Amino acid sequence: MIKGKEKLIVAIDTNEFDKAKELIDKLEDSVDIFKVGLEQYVSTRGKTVDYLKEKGKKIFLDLKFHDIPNTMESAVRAAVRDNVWLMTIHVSDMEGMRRCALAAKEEAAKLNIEKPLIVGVTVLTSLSNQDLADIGCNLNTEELAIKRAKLAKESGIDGVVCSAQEVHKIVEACGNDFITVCPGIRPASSEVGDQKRVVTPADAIKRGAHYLVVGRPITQAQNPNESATSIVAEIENA
Ligand SMILES: O=C(O)c1cc(=O)[nH]c(=O)n1[C@@H]1O[C@H](COP(=O)(O)O)[C@@H](O)[C@H]1O
Repeated sequence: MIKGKEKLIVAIDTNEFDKAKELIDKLEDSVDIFKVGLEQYVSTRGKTVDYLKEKGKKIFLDLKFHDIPNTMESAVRAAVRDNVWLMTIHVSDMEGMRRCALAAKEEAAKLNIEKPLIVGVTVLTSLSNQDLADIGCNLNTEELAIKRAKLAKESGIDGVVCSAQEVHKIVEACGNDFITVCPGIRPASSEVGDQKRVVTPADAIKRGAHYLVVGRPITQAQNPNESATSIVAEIENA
């Protein structure tokens, strides 16, 4: 049986260090992997990353780099020095992604630390087919996510962020060794909010997702620990 705790990543999207700390402490026993995203990182200048290190937790640094190749490479080198477990870039041009993959390897070897995994965001889970059409893209969300996942794989990065709605097709196209990280996870009773391509924890696992990212259904719950524990159980039962 898979261990639910090894699959669940909790997104601590708050703009205060004290709130993040309180959440991490509350979830100490039920959660091993935490995601520090833009809101939290920019608000606290990375302080939460240090706190998670102190607590011995795995860190997913979600800053979604997207820029010219030289800037992406330098940002990846700096993030490697933070000794995180996983980090995000956007799936972009081949040169940019290749340089990120290589930079992570070189920098980790130089520091003699384990190389962080780099995953590329394919199509944000808050986007619909209409949103893509509005920005001039003539592929639907699934077609674009698969296309970008194949490019990401070719570039040498470790995996992608995608909706669990298309994860099975990505696993089929890129193989099961290529990591899939799926946000937009909503237990049946949760509010969808700004997410558009949502899937329940059980369905995401059945479709082949390697990791599930859950934010508000846990962090805004009356009892975050209970909510995390129930999602872990749902993952294991799936
Ligand atoms: O890269 C991400 O983590 C990400 C990609 C994506 O396509 N969709 C997405 O929601 N996320 C992140 O996953 C988390 C989802 O949070 P909730 O919608 O509150 O569960 C947020 O921190 C988002 O920034």
